[in-house]
Amino acid sequence: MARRPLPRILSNGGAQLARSRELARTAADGATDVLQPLITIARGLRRLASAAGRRWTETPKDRRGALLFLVASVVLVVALVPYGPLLAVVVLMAAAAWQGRDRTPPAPAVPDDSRSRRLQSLYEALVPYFSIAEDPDPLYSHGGGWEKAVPAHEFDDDGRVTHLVIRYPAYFTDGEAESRARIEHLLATKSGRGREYRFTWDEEANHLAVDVLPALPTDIAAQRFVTAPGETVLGFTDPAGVQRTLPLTHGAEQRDVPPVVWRTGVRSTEPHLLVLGQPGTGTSTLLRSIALQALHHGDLLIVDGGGTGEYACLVGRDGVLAVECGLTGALTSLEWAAAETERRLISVNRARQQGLAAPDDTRRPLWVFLDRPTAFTHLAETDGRRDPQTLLQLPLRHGRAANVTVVVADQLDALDGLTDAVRQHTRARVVLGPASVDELTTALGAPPHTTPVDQVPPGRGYARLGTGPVHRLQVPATPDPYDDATSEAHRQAVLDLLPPRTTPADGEQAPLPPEAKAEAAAEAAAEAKAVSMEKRDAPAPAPVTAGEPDGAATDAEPAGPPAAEPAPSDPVPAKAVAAETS
Ligand SMILES: Nc1ncnc2c1ncn2[C@@H]1O[C@H](COP(=O)(O)OP(=O)(O)OP(=O)(O)O)[C@@H](O)[C@H]1O
Repeated sequence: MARRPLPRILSNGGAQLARSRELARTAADGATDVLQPLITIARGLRRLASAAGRRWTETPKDRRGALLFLVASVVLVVALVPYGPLLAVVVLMAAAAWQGRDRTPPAPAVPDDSRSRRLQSLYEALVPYFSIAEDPDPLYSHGGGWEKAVPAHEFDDDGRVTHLVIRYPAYFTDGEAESRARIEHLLATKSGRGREYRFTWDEEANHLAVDVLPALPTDIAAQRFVTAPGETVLGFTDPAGVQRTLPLTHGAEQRDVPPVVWRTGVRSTEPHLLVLGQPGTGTSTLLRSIALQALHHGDLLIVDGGGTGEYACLVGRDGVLAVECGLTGALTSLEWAAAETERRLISVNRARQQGLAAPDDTRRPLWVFLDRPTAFTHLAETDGRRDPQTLLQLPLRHGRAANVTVVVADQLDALDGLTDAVRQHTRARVVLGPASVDELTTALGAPPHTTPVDQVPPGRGYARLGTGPVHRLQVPATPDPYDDATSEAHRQAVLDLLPPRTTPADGEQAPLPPEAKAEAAAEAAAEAKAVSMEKRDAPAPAPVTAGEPDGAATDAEPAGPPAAEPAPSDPVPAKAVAAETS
């Protein structure tokens, strides 16, 4: 039997059907576009009506009469007002259009399968670390699915991971630092380099949370921080790390930022600070920032081994006892600081033994800043002179009781060149700039819970106070105002914080207004008397009395210049000596 051809619709019907479907879809899309406003208004009216209905059912029965009366009055007023009904319709349509707008969230920028692929590759990478051959029901196995192992995940708009929760088997050695470090390194690499991640290990639940940390603000300029006496802001950190925030001025706006606050003085458990960093990472800037804050309540002595004049803006300022860049000046000033610490200590102990409060002349904080002391160590060695660091022993050991705070900054690789006393007594630590996990662990005494990155802005690093947690840190921009590369706003911010200059660098008296001259003359006479008194009562290394803190008797440094030392060419600043008696 001859075959009869199929009707046309059935022979090439597939193509025709597809074309008609396409046509119908285009027509429907066009109609939807044209009718979109009507659809929106209808949807809005429906939502308004259901809201009104809900309101009616929620209203208690005894109040419904009042509500009805209110609605009726509104309707009556609208009806009586000229153009009232028209206006009411316009308002109703506008409200319906607003209510009816499409509120479905926009589709994610990254398609789901690309996320899946990323998570699958992460999962595969973790298999060798989170599985053993003996496990009868492994959570991680080659070819397995990531869904059970990664119960929570978030991505940013670029499709990169921002948050992950990873489950791991109970036999994984999460208590061992090396095992953790291996996983953290792997996850940081697989989730995208160049970003900082925080890892939170929940050992009880066998969960690891991975979070990408946002960059810390680098635009905070030096300013007067709202802190109590004895508190110093080292910089700013993540909100999760600390419990308080500081109100800051940022141009015209105000904002609250979580600070890393270091407490000094008699109650401090970390009375001295060590700042380490590669060259150019902002260690001198941090010291300048601390010095500007210290000047509000105390006196300071600066010894700069870097010799680049980064503290020139502080020379002669009220409260700045000396800024020394040379070895001789450094030795003289630090000898004075050691003697002053001893004097304060003896004075405090005497008062305590008599049952009295600490004398006033021991209460004003004295700050000793040493920038790059190891530079002096080499210089002293070649000159056959004393290493200035050795003069820090007394201020470091007994500074807390005597209200003397020591801040030392040096390069990261110079840690071994610092004396034992410096390393033992500087329990507040800061590391700035790029550093490996090992370097950070050595300098801070604990590894950070985040992944250090190679590229960081100046002033970025980590801080740890005593045995506390390691915080990420960004130091406020406190540039040298005499540096040409400094922006005008930052320069002005630093200049605004500087106290008036009362003693010019050349040692001459600063010009005073006529009315202040008589007062200054009287002060000068008193100062001269103080200096002569000081010379008479020269702070001999007095034997330490019974109530002395530990080891003072053995650690006491000779206050006078060492025998091998040539007579210092720069005298101890008169103002510094006067501070002893003031
Ligand atoms: N917190 C910060 N915010 C903005 N810029 C900073 C910050 N800290 C440092 N800088 C800039 O980085 C540069 C180097 O800073 P600084 O001199 O303090 O570093 P350093 O570690 O002391 O270097 P060096 O050892 O060479 O003296 C300067 O130009 C400084 O203005």
